[in-house]
Amino acid sequence: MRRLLIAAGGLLAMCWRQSPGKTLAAVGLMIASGTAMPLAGISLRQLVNAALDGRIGEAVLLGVLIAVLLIAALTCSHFAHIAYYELAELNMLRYNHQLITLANGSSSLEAHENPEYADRLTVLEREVLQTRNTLQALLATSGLAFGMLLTAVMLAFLHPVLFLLPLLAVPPILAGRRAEQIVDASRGRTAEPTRRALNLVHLTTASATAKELKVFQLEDEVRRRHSELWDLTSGDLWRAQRRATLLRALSQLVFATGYVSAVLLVAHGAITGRSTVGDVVLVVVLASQVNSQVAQVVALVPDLQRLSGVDRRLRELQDALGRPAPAPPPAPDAGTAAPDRLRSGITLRGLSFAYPGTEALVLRDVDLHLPAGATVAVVGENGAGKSSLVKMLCGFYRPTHGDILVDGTPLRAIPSKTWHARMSAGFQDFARYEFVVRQTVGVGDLPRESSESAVVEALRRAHAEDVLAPLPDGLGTQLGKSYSDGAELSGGQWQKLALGRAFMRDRPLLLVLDEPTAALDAEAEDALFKRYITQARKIAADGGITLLVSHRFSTISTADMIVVVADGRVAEAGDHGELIRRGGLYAELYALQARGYR
Ligand SMILES: Nc1ncnc2c1ncn2[C@@H]1O[C@H](COP(=O)(O)OP(=O)(O)OP(=O)(O)O)[C@@H](O)[C@H]1O
Repeated sequence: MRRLLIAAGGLLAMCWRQSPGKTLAAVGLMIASGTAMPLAGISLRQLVNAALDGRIGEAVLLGVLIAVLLIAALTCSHFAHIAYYELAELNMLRYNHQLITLANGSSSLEAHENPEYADRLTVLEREVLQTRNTLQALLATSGLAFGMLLTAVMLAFLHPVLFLLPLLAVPPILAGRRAEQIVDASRGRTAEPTRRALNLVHLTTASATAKELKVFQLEDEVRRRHSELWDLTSGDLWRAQRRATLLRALSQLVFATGYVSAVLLVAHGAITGRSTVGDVVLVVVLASQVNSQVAQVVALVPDLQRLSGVDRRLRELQDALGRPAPAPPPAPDAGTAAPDRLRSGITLRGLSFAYPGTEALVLRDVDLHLPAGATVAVVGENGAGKSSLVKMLCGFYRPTHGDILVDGTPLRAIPSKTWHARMSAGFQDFARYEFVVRQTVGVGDLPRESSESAVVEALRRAHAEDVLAPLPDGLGTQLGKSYSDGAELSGGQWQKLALGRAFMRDRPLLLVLDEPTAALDAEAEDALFKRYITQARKIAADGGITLLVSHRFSTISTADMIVVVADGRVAEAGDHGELIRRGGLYAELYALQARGYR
């Protein structure tokens, strides 16, 4: 209950911030709508008594009053609807904004790579879509609460014991809440299989995966797995719904018994002369109103519960994101600015790392100095730890042990946002921003997002000018399948635009290119790397380091420094000549690939 009140208070405060006038109008009209019916009941009692006493004029006036009250009961909620509909739309936008902020609110990748977090986001995304109804439910409940209070006072006036009648409304409300908790728990339990089932649906609808599904003849298998997951989900939900319905029905039975007893009590009073006929009419009307008020509140409980569910999940996610990653305490000088230019370079000192929630170290005792101005290539077999190393250098995770020093300053002392503003990156799993081309590339340096010359220069550096040529509106072409006129690009073209984004910033201290050429052909990769080197030399003037992760040894042999990662450790580091002369792992792998190309 406390949680519901907090969530309701939060929602009303949100409405008030959107528009105090509309909030007042909506609340006022809903209260008028909730109290009009009990007032009509009281007027009906007076009318019956007046008519039976022969006071015809009074009875006619009361008839008019009843008509007005009935019209108010019918129309007030309609006018309230106009006011709160707009508020609900604005609230929706705000919830979505909060969701976006939550999904992107942390500089760390921990939450994104955590399946439990993904499950909670899935439930939230689904529930936020229904929060339009929650405002209506909250306002309707407020109106009903006033109506029920008035009804209770009137019933107590007829016979003190009847004051208890609205109390019989409590079991259905409690049962309604419990029933919704049962269903909510089932939704939580089935979030993971639901997400997996939706992923399977996505697999079958995405054109990229459709090709594989056909070639590997996976369609039936995907259907089978989808049905399996769906059976699991719907079975659990169905059982929860059945228990919830039973609880609701039993609680309604308790109320029905009370209603019949109340009418019999007042009817007996009228027969024995203690009550009037108007009283009997009033108890019939009021008691049936209590029934309908309770039924309405019970019907509104799921929406109210959803409101508190959304509020709770948003808070939990906020807490989860606000919790610092398990790491050594921040250095006393936390908040240090990134250096304007690198003089010495970036040093990894005794660095070990295990992903949060896991024990296994994926990087172990890494001691490495990346000299300022160097082009550094990182090579190694699948799963060696290259991408993990990149994530550490990007500041997405903190080392479990050891440190990363940027010109001697611990990276953890530099706020992530400050560090991210001074680096740039192109990843293998790059984002496909479905904007116009200028923005898709330009967001790599937001202040220069709309600068055509900056975007053209970035595309040139990325050797991606050819992507523009076939596009109907050049830089102004809308990209993506979400738009009817959106141009769809090939995987390699999207990757070239992602590379263009990486080259937008002029003076990054660190430019990370994590397998950025995976989707490109060998010729494009070769030409690209030559440009990387030119670009790297420019960055080098400011001491900037270019770090390139690649599997293709031909691409990286001209790098100033090659780091070979094996099983989470740095197996070797040096330039191509040195490493070949040493005859170690690099020489072995290089010879292996060179034979493959021959
Ligand atoms: N988010 C994660 N949570 C837990 N373990 C992870 C996570 N990401 C990677 N790992 C593990 O860390 C180890 C190193 O993975 P990493 O992605 O760094 O290797 P890699 O050298 O980049 O591999 P590849 O060449 O295949 O991209 C692997 O054992 C992998 O399973």
